[in-house]
Amino acid sequence: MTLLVGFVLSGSTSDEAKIQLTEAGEERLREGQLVIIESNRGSELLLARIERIVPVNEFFVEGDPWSEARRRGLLPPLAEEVARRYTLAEAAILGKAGRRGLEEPDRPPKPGDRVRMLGSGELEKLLGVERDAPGVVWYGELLGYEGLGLPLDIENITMHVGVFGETGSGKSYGVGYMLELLSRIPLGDGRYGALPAVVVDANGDYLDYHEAFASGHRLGEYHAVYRLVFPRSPARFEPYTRTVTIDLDVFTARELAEFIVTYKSGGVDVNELQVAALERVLRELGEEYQSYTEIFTRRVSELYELLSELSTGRGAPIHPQTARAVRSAVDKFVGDIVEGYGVISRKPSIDKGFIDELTAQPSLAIIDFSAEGAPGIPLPVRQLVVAYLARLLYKVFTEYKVRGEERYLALVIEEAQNYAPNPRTYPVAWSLARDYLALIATQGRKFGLCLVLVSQRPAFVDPVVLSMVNTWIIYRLAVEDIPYVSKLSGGLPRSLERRLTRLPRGIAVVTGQMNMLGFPALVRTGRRRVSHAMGRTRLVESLRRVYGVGEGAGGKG
Ligand SMILES: Nc1ncnc2c1ncn2[C@@H]1O[C@H](COP(=O)(O)OP(=O)(O)OP(=O)(O)O)[C@@H](O)[C@H]1O
Repeated sequence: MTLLVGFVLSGSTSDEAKIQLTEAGEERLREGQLVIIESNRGSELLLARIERIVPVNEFFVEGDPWSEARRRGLLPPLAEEVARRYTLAEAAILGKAGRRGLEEPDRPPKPGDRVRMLGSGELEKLLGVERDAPGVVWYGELLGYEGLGLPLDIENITMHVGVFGETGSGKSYGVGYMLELLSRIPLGDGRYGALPAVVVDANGDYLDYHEAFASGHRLGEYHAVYRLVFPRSPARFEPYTRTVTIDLDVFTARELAEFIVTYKSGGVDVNELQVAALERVLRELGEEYQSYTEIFTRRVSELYELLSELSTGRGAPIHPQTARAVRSAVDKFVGDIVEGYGVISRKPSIDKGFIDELTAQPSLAIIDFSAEGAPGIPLPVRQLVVAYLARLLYKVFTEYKVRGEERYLALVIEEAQNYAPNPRTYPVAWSLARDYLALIATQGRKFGLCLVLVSQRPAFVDPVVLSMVNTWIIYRLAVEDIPYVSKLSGGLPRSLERRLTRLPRGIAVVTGQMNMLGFPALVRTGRRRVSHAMGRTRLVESLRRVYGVGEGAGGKG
């Protein structure tokens, strides 16, 4: 028997039930929680979500005869014990148990019908999904139900996922937990497999997985967990660690010219004359050498010569002043990015071979943008790397498709607003990655590329990209973001929308295509098997050390 939490009252419809709670229900139920209504005396089962809970006490009613006593600070005698008091709840009816999962409810529950908690194994039965069904992972815990996860349909990850929440709301922990689930997807016959993934890790939040793997632990069915660090990182010689090097040949002359010019100017405004001049020079040289990487790594002097040729003499196509500015931009680009950070290479580490390897033997690659993995690397260079990665993935996956080879990969991007910024609200200067991320968002599904976009401020992420996101995991949000998220995610029930600004850490609303319930649900993130050292802070502990607290008599006072 599962816990009886209420009885249906008069006035219920097939969309909404009015319920009076039992004492146990008063204690146990929270807004957002799921319950079962044994409708029409148990002849059918309805799944419902508690939307509102309203306690009532007849001695505490606005304008009642006790108003004056309350003004004087007196309580009506025996107000708690003898007053008529009860708790009402309103519940949205989500579906009726049918033979193949939930069906549209077509008649309201009757007054007096019992309302109870879900029983063990009941959700699986209601949804018609088995616990070990291939392609289904059980995410965290539905609010109020220990051990009962939310079933997610992995097939639908191809329609992209957005994970949003304020700082400290538990996003990175949640994405790590999701990666653990993706590392062990039931395939049927008792077998499991992992979805290949590349994570753009803004702060080193996922390095625990690399560390665990490098010291001999497995991460589900992942064949390997790689960490990619910049060539000047002290961590580059660690096991299962590779350096981040890219080439420039995935970009067009125009894209490179724009990047190089704005990199120099700090991106305040794009100087069209300079961009056009550099584009022309790159096109001409590009025809000769067939490789921009070759030009920037070995033939910069030829670039300067051509630039000078095109800007000398009467009627020269490039004004000498423009040529000087272009030269100085190229100088900075080569000095910083090619020679300084050492990111550009004719044999890049992130190339088709690497993607082949990740997808053929499903592995996880963490591109480490933390201070240790990317020491001193400014945002534009990180954007260049993400732009490169997006282009490379798009190209390689298109080739797979053309060859009739089906492969899948999840590209997880933390701080997505830096790579696919919303030009209206978040004017970061460089947005080289945005167009290709938009392309992956709109086309990637057909090629097997799945985006998982993570951000503190969804309103700062490009709406074109976000409009293609079909599964939303929403942690505590800033008020300004709520209307935006609610609209893009197809509308949230008011009871959940109201709570978004107050969600405790680790609790999220999960809605969209992967959610097999078919309606938004409140879920507590599950426990990670690998700990999350990065997000932890130890302020008080560190102050205790500074002040010598707890060090005994010999310690500092
Ligand atoms: N479900 C959870 N269970 C246990 N600890 C959690 C959970 N969720 C988050 N934490 C812990 O809370 C802290 C903050 O979480 P996390 O780093 O995931 O937040 P975040 O939303 O990603 O923040 P930011 O945007 O600043 O990166 C971390 O120490 C993390 O380990």
